[in-house]
Parts: sequence; structure tokens; C-alpha cells
Amino acid sequence: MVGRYCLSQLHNAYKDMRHRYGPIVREEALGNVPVVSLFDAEAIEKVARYPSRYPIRPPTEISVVYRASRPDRYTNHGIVNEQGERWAALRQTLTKEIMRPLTIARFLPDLDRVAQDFASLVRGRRDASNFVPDLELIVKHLGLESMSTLVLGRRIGALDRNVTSADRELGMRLARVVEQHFCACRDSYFGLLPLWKYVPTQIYSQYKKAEEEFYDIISKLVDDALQDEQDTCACEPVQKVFMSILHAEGLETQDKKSAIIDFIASGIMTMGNTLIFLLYHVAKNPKVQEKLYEELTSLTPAGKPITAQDLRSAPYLHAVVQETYRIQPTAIHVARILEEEMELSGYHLPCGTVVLCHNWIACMDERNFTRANEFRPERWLSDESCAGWKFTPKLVAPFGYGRRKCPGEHFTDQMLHLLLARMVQDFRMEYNGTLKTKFEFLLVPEGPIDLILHDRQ
Ligand code: HEM
Repeated sequence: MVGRYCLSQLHNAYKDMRHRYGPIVREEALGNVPVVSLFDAEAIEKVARYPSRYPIRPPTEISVVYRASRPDRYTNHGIVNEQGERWAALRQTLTKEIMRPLTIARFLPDLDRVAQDFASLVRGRRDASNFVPDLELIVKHLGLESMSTLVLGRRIGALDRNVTSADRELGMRLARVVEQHFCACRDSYFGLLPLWKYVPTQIYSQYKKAEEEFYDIISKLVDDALQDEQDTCACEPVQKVFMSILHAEGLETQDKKSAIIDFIASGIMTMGNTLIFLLYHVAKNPKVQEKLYEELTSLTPAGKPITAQDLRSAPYLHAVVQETYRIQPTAIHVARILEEEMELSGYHLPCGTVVLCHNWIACMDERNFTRANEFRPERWLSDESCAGWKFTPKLVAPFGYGRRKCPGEHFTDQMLHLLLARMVQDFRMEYNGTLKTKFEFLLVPEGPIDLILHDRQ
């Protein structure tokens, strides 16, 4: 607990602060720099559009301190935490391929197979009442499998139906480690009295342990992929990202390896959480679900490969994904350090101020979206049922903005469209009750995930 607020409900705490104190709120915590929260659309837009060459996102300090203690593994803080020219050089070298729409389009057939394998795995895991008991775990396997396809250019079998108990054990270890990592980031970033900076507290030990365990698990996958690359020298389209990182100039092998591990880590939780949010909203809105099903079946028969053309011809699918990003993004705010003084919401903020742009809370504000609490994909389609509604689409920024925007956006977006399409084609979904969420640096579903999957055919 911090005062009246609890860290695992920080998203609701910020909602409460907006309600109590207005569109701009300054927080001061002992031992930490002051942070200013922005809830107003105009102020957020001003920060988002600032024409920065090297935008500064406040680093996750615990990661910076840890990496500095491991020069055998890291020569820099990584893309997520580096700043200035060093950040720009890493970003340019390591993310060029991942961000190229053509590269991501070439992954489509492979990602569609990942989506089909996911649907087939959850079908097999249902109990007699069509409930999938370990969905939270399976979506982490999905995150790992899709990230491995993207970044290593190979499938690793995390979604195989006949998993051994060793595979299950590995999946559970991975899930636990990723959760511990994010919770330690949250506690070090938002908690009071950052003692971990001076003595190795429990938070720091937890972070270190999670980081090292994660590195060891993923490192083995990377080493296998490197070995295969030496043995075959083949370059399939699906290996494009892997090859671009391997052959990146000016980087040590250890930097390439840690970048690959960072990319995989970035995708595992975010992808799984967002998929659960998508499935939840579709399951809770039967009319949306049927409309989506009709759109998808008119485009492509169930079981046939989904093409790029199919995705382009599915406006309702796109609207459902956008509406989920609006109402329940996994990254609820975007952080920046101001590079020059700015007038925001009537206050003068000096250069160097840390600001949190609360896009999600602004998206839930009636001033920006009419019937903000309702899940209405139609608002994205200029449907007449939403005529005259307030609509501020630029506030929907689940992947951030500007030059520091998430490099995984195109990939994630494509993967989520495919997954949702496959799930809606294969199942009629229902959800018992209301999905709870908690804040673990990201917004994550709080289990159990009570999703029921009825076969369509
Ligand atoms: C649902 C999935 C994802 C969400 C919601 C998400 C969200 C975000 C957000 C909000 C940021 C901060 C952007 C900013 O400050 O403007 C970010 C940064 C980043 N993301 Fe993602 N992300 C996702 C998936 C991925 C994937 C799959 C990858 C790997 C390819 C990835 C790699 C990164 C990296 C490396 C950064 C740091 C970029 C930089 O500082 O230059 N993310 N992400």
C-alpha cells in the first residue's frame, strides 16, 4: 500500500486521482523524482507530438543498475533503457527489419499456423464444461511461440498438444519468472523509498533472480538457433529478423543475444494479456461476436489459410481490435521526460519533468469518447448508430508514440488479428462474470480466466 492506494491497483488509483484532483496531478515520493500525471487530451497530444530527435522515456532504473553489474552479459542498457545517440544507434540497427511492414507481411502464413495451433491446443485442453483451466499459462506459451517465430525464425513447439511434463514445468517457470520480473519493475518504479538503490533489498533480489532465470531459459533457445544457422546457412523469409540481428554491424555477439532476449521478453506478457482482453470483450458482447463471425466466414472458410487480403477486407475485425486497445490496453500510460519547458493544462512545467501521459484514462473520459465505458466497435466505422458521438482516436496509443514507439507494433497487431479471427471462426465464446485486472507494471488479467469455448461446428 502507498497511502490510500495499492500498487497492484495503481490503474484504479490513477483513475481516482483524476477524479479527485483534476486533469494534471503532481506526485512526490520520498527518494524518487516528482512525477506529473497528464489526463487531459490536449496536454497528452502536446507531449506526444513533441518533435524530438531522441525522445527520453525514464529508464527502469533497476534494470540499468542490474545490467551495469553484469558487464559479462551487457555492454549497454538495451533499447528500452538507453537514451540519446546510443539509443538511436541500437534502435536503427536492431529494429529495422521488425518494423518493416513488408517483412511482417511475409510472416503471415507462419503466424497463421501459430494461431491455428493455439486454437487447436485450447480446444484440446477444455474440460467437460468447455472451460480451459490453464488459459493464463497457455497464452504465455503462445507469446513465447510467436516471439520465437518472429525473432529466432523458428517454431519451438511451445504449443504442441503432446507436451511433456518437462515442457509444462518450463512453461510454468517462464510464466512465474516473467511475472516476478514485471512486479519487481513495478515496485521499484512506483514504490515508496527506493532503498534497493543503496542496499540489495528483496525487490532487487527478486528482480535479479527473475532476470537471470529468464536469461538462462531464453539463452538456450538462442544458442540452439545460432547453432542451426551455422549448420544450414539457409535464409528463409521467416529468418529475416533473426539474420538482420545476427549480422547487425558494430555490435558484439553478447549485445545481439541480449537484444534477442529483450525482444522475446517484451512480447510474451503483452501479447498474452492483450489476447485475453480481446477474447473477453468479444465473449461478453454476443452481438459483436456474431457480426464478427459473419464477416470472417464471408471472407474465408474456417480452416483455410487467412491471407493478407482477407485481413484488409475485414473492417469489423479491425474495429474490434481497436476498441479493445481503447477500453483495455495492457500499457496504460506512456512516460516521457520533457526536453524543454512546456505549458500543460495551465501549469508551467520545467525541462526535465517526468510526465506520465494517461492515454487509457483519457480514453475512458466522456469528453473524448461518448459512452466511453461501452464496448462499441461501431464507433471506429462511422456507423450511424454512433452518429454525433465524441471520438478522439489519436488518444488510443497502446504502443506509445513518436520515435520511441514500440517496434513490435506491426507484428503484434497482425498476430492479434489472426488469433482473434481463428478463435471466432472456431468457437462461440462465453465469459462468466467480470474479468478483474491488476497492475504489474502492465495491466494484466487477474485469474481465473472464466472463458467458455463452444465448438462452432
Ligand atoms: C501487445 C503487445 C505490445 C504492447 C501493448 C507494447 C507496448 C509498448 C509500449 C507502450 C512501449 C513504449 C513506447 C513509448 O514509449 O512510446 C513499448 C516499447 C517497446 N516495445 Fe513493445 N509492446 C508490445 C509488444 C512488443 C513486441 C512483440 C516487441 C518485440 C519485438 C516489443 C518491443 C519493444 C521495445 C524494444 C520497446 C522499446 C522501444 C524504444 O524505447 O525505442 N514490444 N512497447
